[in-house]
Amino acid sequence: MLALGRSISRKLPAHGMSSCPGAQYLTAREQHITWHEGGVSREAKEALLHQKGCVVWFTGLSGSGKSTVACTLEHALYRRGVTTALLDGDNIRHGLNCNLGFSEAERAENIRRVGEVTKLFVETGVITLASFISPYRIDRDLVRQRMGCRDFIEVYMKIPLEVCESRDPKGLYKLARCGKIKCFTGIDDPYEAPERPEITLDVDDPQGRRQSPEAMARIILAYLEEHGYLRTPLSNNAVKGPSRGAAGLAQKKVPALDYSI
Ligand SMILES: Nc1ncnc2c1ncn2[C@@H]1O[C@H](COP(=O)(O)OS(=O)(=O)O)[C@@H](OP(=O)(O)O)[C@H]1O
Ligand SMILES: Nc1ncnc2c1ncn2[C@@H]1O[C@H](COP(=O)(O)OP(=O)(O)O)[C@@H](O)[C@H]1O
Repeated sequence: MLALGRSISRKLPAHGMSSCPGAQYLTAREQHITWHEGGVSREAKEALLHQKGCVVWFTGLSGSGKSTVACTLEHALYRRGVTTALLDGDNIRHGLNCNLGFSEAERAENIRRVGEVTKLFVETGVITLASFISPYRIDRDLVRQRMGCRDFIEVYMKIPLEVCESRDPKGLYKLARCGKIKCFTGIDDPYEAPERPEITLDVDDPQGRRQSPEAMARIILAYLEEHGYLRTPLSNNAVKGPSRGAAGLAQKKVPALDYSI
């Protein structure tokens, strides 16, 4: 487990300061680093891609459908010729964040690092789909602040705990209920719902029918279209199946979904 500072100070480094795990803030001068300006501008990169970079940030309980909807949305965007990146909690914890657990401080560090990676993608004009429980409001808000409001589209998967628990595709709720997993979000660890998410996805549609992942992805797609993130005309590109992930790693079962929404 990474030794993170006991007190979790979650604030953005002031201009000219940089951060390190444990939330000790050193000035850039103290660290002998300077910001290097230059290179090809974000606008030029976005013009090349005919799209505007942003992050669609999925937050919600385990089993709420974050990965499924993100995956469905990514396929739909791919078919429209949109360049995307998909960052998923489970996958990122196999690599970049494999040294982090699930304490409050480690979840904060997880989201901070992912926020920084996301920012790099977004500044390259990529539409980035980030799917993390991200249970603490402050951590999500810090990413929003760091990115700038226009670049951050928060999608709240408003799926009741009972529904998530009844799905339990990885059997984690069962383990959490019998105490074999500690600090499980929604069971013995908190989840703070967003106060003003750009998009809320309810378990049921306005007619009271259960919403499919495809219907949910369509809502986000419509938002991206209406807000001018997508400028690319429809294309008939062939669609690849879901990515296989790294060989030898525990794989989440990918349901056989029809990605044509
Ligand atoms: N204690 C505990 N609480 C919640 N989730 C747990 C825990 N232990 C393991 N897992 C598995 O880790 C996945 C969540 O990782 P995240 O990086 O999204 O979590 S967080 O944003 O840092 O809270 C989560 O994936 P999803 O089910 O896809 O949400 C679980 O598979
Ligand atoms: N809209 C939905 N309706 C019904 N089942 C869903 C929906 N979205 C996801 N699921 C199912 O719920 C389970 C959890 O979905 P998943 O995407 O893994 O959630 P998360 O990434 O939030 O943990 C999976 O078995 C998935 O097939």
